[in-house]
Amino acid sequence: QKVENSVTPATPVPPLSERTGTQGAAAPRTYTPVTDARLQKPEARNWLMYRGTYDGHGFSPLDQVNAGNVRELVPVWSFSTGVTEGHQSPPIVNDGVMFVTTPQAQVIALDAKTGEMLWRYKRQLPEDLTQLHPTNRGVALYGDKVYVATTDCYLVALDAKTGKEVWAKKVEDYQKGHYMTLAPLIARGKVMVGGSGGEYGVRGFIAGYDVNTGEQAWKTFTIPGPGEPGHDTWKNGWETGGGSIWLTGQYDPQLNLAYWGTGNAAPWMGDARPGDNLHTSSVLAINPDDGKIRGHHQYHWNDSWDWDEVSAPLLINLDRNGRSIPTLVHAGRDGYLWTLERRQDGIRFISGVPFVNQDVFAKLDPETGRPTYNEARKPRLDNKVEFCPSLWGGKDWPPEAYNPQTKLLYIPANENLCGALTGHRMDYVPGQLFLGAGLEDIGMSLKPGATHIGELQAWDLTTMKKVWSHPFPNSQLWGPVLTTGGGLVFMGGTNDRMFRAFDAKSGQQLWQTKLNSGVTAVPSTFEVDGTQYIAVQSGWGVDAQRMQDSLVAIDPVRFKSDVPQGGVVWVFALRQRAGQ
Ligand SMILES: O=C(O)c1cc(C(=O)O)c2c(n1)C(=O)C(=O)c1cc(C(=O)O)[nH]c1-2
Ligand SMILES: [Ca+2]
Repeated sequence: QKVENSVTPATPVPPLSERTGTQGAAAPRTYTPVTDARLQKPEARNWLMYRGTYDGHGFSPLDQVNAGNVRELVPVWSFSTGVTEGHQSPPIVNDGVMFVTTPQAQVIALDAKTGEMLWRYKRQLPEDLTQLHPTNRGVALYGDKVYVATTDCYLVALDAKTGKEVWAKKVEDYQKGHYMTLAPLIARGKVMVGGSGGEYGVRGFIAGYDVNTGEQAWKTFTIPGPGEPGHDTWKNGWETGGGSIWLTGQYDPQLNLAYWGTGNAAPWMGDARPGDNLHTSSVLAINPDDGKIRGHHQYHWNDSWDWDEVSAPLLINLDRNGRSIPTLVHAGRDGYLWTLERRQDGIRFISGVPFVNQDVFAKLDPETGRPTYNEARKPRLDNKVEFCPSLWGGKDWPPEAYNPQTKLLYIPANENLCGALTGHRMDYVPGQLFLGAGLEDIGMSLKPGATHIGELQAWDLTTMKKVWSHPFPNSQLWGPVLTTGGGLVFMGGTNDRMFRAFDAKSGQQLWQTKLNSGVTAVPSTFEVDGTQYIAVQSGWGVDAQRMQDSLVAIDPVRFKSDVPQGGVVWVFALRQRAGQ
């Protein structure tokens, strides 16, 4: 099916639902161009990229809203997106202009102070497109353009002032199971994206495009082909081995390396594809200039649990034995908190400790971090195998945050959940699910006596100890975390539709408010005309919803919440500043 990409301002205008186009394009207004220098050192008042800064901390130094006054936080404006399913993108803000995305990769530009809509870009999607993960995680900004990665696997550049499409480049073929959900990463003139499709047996990749022209500069497969280092970790199946990329990478400007996490191996049963299967469930160091892989670390080999390790590690400089070490810190879907050293010449293992109940790893090699498995807990063909944590892991995609003032890492974890998979042989058919395990056989169970599932954890990375945690007795936790210079941690993610603030030092809950829908989106904060705002989208869906269905099947009384859907952008400020 042909996709109509041009914007035709013809009259009468067909309903937007029937075409690709831009609605309500506001008269051109001032817009501050985004430069490399600004991306490397964003002003405190702005939130210019997915996690705010290249190091992925999810931290803002703004402190007008703080632990002493957060109880005075009230909604200033809200905006209904008119879309259901999983709203996950952060409100990205550049000098008073806010950009959010919705499922189906709509892009909405709003006046960040007043909530007035400036424009909305909507893409007509092919009718035969199925969406296993109906979501989109946000835009990237550069120059006077806004970039979005679409569900039908195009990279689209829009004019930031008008929302008009400047170019759209086909990244991959959606009919072969490729789709995109991540926010692009921009560094040194390249806009980088990866593709989803680990459950369809794609061969994962990252591709870099020229920010101005949209020409593809390079494409790097996460799974090495014949002759490339690591290819010998596959006996068969490398062409359909997964290792997709569906979360934004982090970037170290000093080393000029971007760090990307990679997804599960495909199909799910490891004994269907013997070998370590590089680079699935790994982190890759990639040079944005040429796309070359300069280092890798595989968290767990021969993945058999559907444990994507796509969350890109946070870049944190840690004091260890009186020495400052540049590290990568990653709370894994495999339930381990990993610390690695980032170097010009590669990635070195430092430590790995479980942050949830994990019964799969018997031990880690102290030098390399390579786990030895408890074989009874490794799913395989023609068997039902139980393991903890469940296939959704100790933490799925919602990003953790690091506060350089408290020096604590905040992890939105799921504890006490186990799962089971029943493996079977299957043939690869392009564009069809390639799991090798029946979706109906995904068993979920609660550890006997479990007092809670969701758990916001705070870790001291110097001692590698959990210093506080906040449990959620009746809910899972799918809440991306924001932390601020006001000594606060903001997070939603529970099935009671709450959005909450915690004291970053003590973990004490200081504020909460019930929204229209559950919150699985990345929160952000920004300042306009001297007022600090906290912003987040509500809009429950995707796997938070699927986990909810599984929990209700386990215990309909305890987990009875029916979480309504529907996307809304919420913006909060202190009561005394709300009218300004
Ligand atoms: O392997 C993949 O390509 C892929 C893609 C995505 C996605 O694009 O959102 C998810 C997953 N896997 C996945 O395993 C998973 O648990 C998941 C949860 C969600 C979500 O939005 O809640 N997406 C995805
Ligand atoms: Ca996956």
